[in-house]
Amino acid sequence: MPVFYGKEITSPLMLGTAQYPSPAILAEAFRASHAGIATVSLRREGGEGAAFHQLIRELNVAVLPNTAGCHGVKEAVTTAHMAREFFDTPWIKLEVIGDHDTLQPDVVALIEAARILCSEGFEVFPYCTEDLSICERLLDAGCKVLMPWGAPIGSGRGLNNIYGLKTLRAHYPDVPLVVDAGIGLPSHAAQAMELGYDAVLLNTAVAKAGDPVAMARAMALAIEAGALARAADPIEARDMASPSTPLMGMAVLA
Ligand SMILES: CC(=O)[C@@H](O)[C@H](O)COP(=O)(O)O
Repeated sequence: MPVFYGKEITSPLMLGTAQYPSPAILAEAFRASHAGIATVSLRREGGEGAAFHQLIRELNVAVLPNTAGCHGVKEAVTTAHMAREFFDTPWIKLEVIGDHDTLQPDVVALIEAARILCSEGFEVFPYCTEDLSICERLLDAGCKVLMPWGAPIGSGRGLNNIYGLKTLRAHYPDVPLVVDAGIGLPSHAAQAMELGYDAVLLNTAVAKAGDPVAMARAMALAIEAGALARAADPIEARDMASPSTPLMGMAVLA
């Protein structure tokens, strides 16, 4: 199971808490998913008050507050401070959005915000790209987890840059890596685990599915299958055929 900042998590599935049809369905989806972490936006929390906070507490999972929707260093850092106070945790999923259309991270601002927050004792989970030099700077800033995107938030496109994600895994065999955002199908989540990622963070694919509870379960099963497959040392894909039945000896026809 993944270990983030010294804390072992009960499942490699990290689930968002936005956009569910109802609080009851959110709770049921969490139960079906056995997710180990719930990520929660302070802004949403601010709007919906104590009932939502109570619901999250009852999920009995680790809470990862996020700075979703923040667009600059100052806004993200201020939101992180408020989240630390409100949720009483040093963890923060750091999102600094750089573009309205793709919601891709502003990696320059992200590094600066990460450096500030790490120096203040936060344990930062940065939502980043799979770019190696950006990831190196985030580690240098003090991050001990990296969360590269699979695809733009809410797009459901899966893993847009498998080569990049694979390279990142190979480059940092000992850094906990999470694919965050863009997952649409269980097969995408399985693929992230097959690449050797430690966990997957997703929200829209479950919350906006026709049956969020069934989709939550499907994601959990896919993530388990992907992790099992990775541990089973899969064969390498090849360009040419290779007979799976031995061709030695003669057939004996009685
Ligand atoms: C909830 C949260 O943190 C999102 O910002 C996250 O990135 C998930 O993205 P998807 O909704 O695409 O799964």
